Amino acid sequence: MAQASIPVVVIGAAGKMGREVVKAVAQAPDMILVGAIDTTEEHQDKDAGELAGLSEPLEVPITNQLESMLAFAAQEKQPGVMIDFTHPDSVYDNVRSAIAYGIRPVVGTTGLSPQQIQNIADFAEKASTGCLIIPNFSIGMVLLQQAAVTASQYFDHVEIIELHHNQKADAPSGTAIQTAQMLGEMGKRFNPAVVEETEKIKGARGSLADEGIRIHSVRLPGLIAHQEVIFGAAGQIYTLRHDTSDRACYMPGVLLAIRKVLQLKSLVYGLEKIL
Ligand SMILES: NC(=O)C1=CN([C@@H]2O[C@H](COP(=O)(O)OP(=O)(O)OC[C@H]3O[C@@H](n4cnc5c(N)ncnc54)[C@H](OP(=O)(O)O)[C@@H]3O)[C@@H](O)[C@H]2O)C=CC1
Ligand SMILES: O=C(O)C1=N[C@H](C(=O)O)C[C@H](O)C1
Repeated sequence: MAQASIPVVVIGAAGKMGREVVKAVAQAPDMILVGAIDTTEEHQDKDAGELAGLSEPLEVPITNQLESMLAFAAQEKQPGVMIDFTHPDSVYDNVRSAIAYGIRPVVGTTGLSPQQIQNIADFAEKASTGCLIIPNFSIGMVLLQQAAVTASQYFDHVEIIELHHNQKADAPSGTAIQTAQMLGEMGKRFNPAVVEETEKIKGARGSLADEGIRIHSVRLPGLIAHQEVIFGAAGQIYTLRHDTSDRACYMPGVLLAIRKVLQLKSLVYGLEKIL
């Protein structure tokens, strides 16, 4: 018997990531786009598929009516999924609304605070609803992070440089924060001081994550998303680097997350947990 399609609502559907997701969902044989939400005024009522560059319309208009779209998706026979690529200021409320309607959130938007993530975990647990928060959907980044965790057993000194396009709202990137957390999970404190440092210009040494790891954020037009993790020891440097050249690199991870979130009953954080 043919498997019924997963109803998907994309929020941030007119944005850089949202348009890619609309295309990927439209082309996935087991999914159907039921809603395309975005607040951009100029894109209201445009067809989400045409806006994403598909040759045929999907007959799904862009709208800013999240609540009514979630209510609509909740009436589908199959459990629905909401995928969020919006803005750090709006993602928390969007996720709360989705869970309230029994729609499973898959969150790509970065910039949630630790307290907000904990609250979302509590809501999801209480509602027995699957939820995924994935700071980075690319397989290359998962591999980089795994290599970094391995290297961190042997190096005591490490710094992270993340480089992004200059339309990015949050810094440091969600991926850099997650990478530092992963390195810190062994309970090791990195970068023991060698001299007393003075910053002649505030911020010169980057931001200091809990684990003692410095994160440096570069924002320039021409970049998409890039990260280096640089380990240093006497007489050697070990550099791990990931570069994205097209946002299509995130789509296999996004489609996997949409399928996997339906099997969950609580919050799971990170693509590596569902591979
Ligand atoms: N996890 C991952 O692998 C990745 C995560 N990201 C993250 O995804 C997020 C989005 O990135 P990107 O696509 O580049 O950003 P864009 O600014 O290109 O797109 C965001 C879109 O969301 C819309 N939007 C903002 N707030 C709302 C809201 N409350 N309801 C509906 N729509 C809204 C914006 O509209 P408006 O014009 O009105 O602001 C805009 O069209 C960022 O946090 C980024 O860091 C990006 C790439 C990969
Ligand atoms: O804003 C982006 O573009 C990206 N954001 C995510 C992050 O903050 O880590 C993921 C990726 O780096 C692209």
